[in-house]
Amino acid sequence: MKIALIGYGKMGKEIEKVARSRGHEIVCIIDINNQEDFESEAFKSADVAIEFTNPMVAYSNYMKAFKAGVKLVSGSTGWMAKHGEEIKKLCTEGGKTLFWSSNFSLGVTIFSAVNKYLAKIMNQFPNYDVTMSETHHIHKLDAPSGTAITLAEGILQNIDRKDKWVKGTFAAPDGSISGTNDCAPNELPIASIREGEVFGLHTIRYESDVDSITLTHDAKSRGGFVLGAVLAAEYTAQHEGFLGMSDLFPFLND
Ligand SMILES: NC(=O)C1=CN([C@@H]2O[C@H](COP(=O)(O)OP(=O)(O)OC[C@H]3O[C@@H](n4cnc5c(N)ncnc54)[C@H](OP(=O)(O)O)[C@@H]3O)[C@@H](O)[C@H]2O)C=CC1
Ligand SMILES: O=C(O)C1=N[C@H](C(=O)O)C[C@H](O)C1
Repeated sequence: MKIALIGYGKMGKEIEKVARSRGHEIVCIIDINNQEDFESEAFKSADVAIEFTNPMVAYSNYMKAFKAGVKLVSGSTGWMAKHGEEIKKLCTEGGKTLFWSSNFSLGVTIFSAVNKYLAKIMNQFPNYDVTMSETHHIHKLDAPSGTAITLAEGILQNIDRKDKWVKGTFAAPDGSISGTNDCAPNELPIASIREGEVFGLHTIRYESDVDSITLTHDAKSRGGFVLGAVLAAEYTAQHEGFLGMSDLFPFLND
């Protein structure tokens, strides 16, 4: 399959290696300095373009790829709140194709399914309150992470007493990070921590007066995101519309 890359940073470079190892051809690499290549024959020849850039430029990259008639896979986060509805409509009604996920790793896809199931159970147990935290490397531009927002949406859809997520603070057990979650009962706080080169650590914590239940996903490298993005590209070459991990792994749907 012919793949174009949009964004040649930490993710773009690792995706190039894995895509080549799976027998795909990289026909074009677009970074910040060669935007004119969106018009090139090489870019237009791609079966799929894989986009990993940043929250500020993702939307305009999607528009350029759509104009060139190239299907997209993207993992860029932080753009959904502003442009999500428009992009979804372009895909569901306008003939464009985007496979987007806030997290392409199989582990987080499983974690998300468990999160929704646990939230359904916790809807019946109002003595537990729920909080979330996410930790990422210091280069990350958006907070909360896209994954944390997706996980929060899974909780809000299933727990009637919660109807919005808010940015929270974090009190570590050893007291190293100060602050407490000070929010209304209908709010779900998400604390964001930026530390070293952490690949992605997400924790959901339910707490009652007598105990706590925590679910954690800890990425050991970018390997899971990278393989998931290439698998999504292979799927997208054969499908159309607004696609996501629930299309790739339908057996995880509820
Ligand atoms: N969904 C998922 O599974 C995952 C999502 N992500 C998300 O993916 C995004 C990228 O992550 P990561 O690779 O770590 O980030 P990097 O900053 O390492 O890479 C982004 C690259 O995009 C380049 N870039 C900037 N503007 C443009 C533009 N207009 N067109 C093309 N390229 C551009 C940057 O160039 P320059 O440095 O010169 O600005 C940089 O090389 C982030 O939003 C992150 O949150 C990350 C990992 C997994
Ligand atoms: O910026 C990152 O690195 C990551 N971003 C995604 C997010 O915002 O959830 C996914 C992953 O956690 C790594």
